[in-house]
Amino acid sequence: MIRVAIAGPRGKMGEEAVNMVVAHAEFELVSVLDSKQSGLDLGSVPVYTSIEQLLEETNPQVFIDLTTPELGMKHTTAAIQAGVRPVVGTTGFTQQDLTELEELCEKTQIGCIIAPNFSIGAILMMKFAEQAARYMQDVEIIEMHHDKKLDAPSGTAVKTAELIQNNRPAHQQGHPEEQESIEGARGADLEGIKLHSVRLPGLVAHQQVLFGGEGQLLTLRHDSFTRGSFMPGVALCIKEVMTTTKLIYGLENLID
Ligand SMILES: NC(=O)C1=CN([C@@H]2O[C@H](COP(=O)(O)OP(=O)(O)OC[C@H]3O[C@@H](n4cnc5c(N)ncnc54)[C@H](O)[C@@H]3O)[C@@H](O)[C@H]2O)C=CC1
Ligand SMILES: O=C(O)C1=N[C@H](C(=O)O)C[C@H](O)C1
Repeated sequence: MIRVAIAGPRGKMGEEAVNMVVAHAEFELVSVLDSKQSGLDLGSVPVYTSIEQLLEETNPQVFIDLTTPELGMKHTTAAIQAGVRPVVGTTGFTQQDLTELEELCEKTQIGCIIAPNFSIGAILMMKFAEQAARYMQDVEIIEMHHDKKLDAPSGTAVKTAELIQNNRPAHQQGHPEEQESIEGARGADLEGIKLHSVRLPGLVAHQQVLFGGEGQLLTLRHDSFTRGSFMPGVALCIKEVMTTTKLIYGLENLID
């Protein structure tokens, strides 16, 4: 049995993760971390508001973070420093955060997995986009999420753009003299790749990667309709993180 703690158990992802871990034959839920204790009844599973106390008193082997961009880095650092392996679904990590965590894992030899997207379909979309960029180098990403999402662009969109960059030399797209009459009209810009973020009630998590070429358009699209789509990936990461001593950024690194 792998002893698991979860941060963010009241949230949309956290609630789903609690149910998955409790139902899984190889995992034991030993504690949860939230901003308050009241109103959350998980039977004998204790609710903590201090990560330090949780790590010390309940001795988890894996710490799952599904909270907010501002808390993700703090929790992940604290877990590694306490010798506990983080599995992080929280998005909004900066390049500097990733570098710091890579160094911390190296120093402590404690493994950590940061997965901007846990769903297999989204990972395939990202891998296909990386491949397509070898042949079609003008690309824009449209990510669409529910209107409770805090970060933009999504972690998935950023990761997709990073993978595309492996095969696409940086260059500006669109007309060289184009101008925005309303700021932001052309979206965010990552080395010339445009990223557009849509936030609407009713949506869960969706993304289109559009590749344009002379007389043609290739569209790669993925939709998560429920948060159940992320749970097999979370379970995979809990098992994989037990055998790694470094930082793994992206589930595509665990799937051939
Ligand atoms: N990697 C992936 O596949 C996915 C990642 N996400 C990411 O997971 C994160 C959570 O997403 P949702 O569940 O939709 O958000 P949510 O807003 O529903 O849940 C956030 C949770 O964090 C908790 N929280 C707030 N302050 C806290 C504190 N001080 N200590 C501990 N917990 C605290 C809240 O009570 C809540 O339970 C986001 O960063 C989102 O981008 C979401 C879906 C899939
Ligand atoms: O906040 C969400 O909901 C999601 N966040 C992740 C992201 O930022 O990419 C993963 C998925 O898109 C759902």
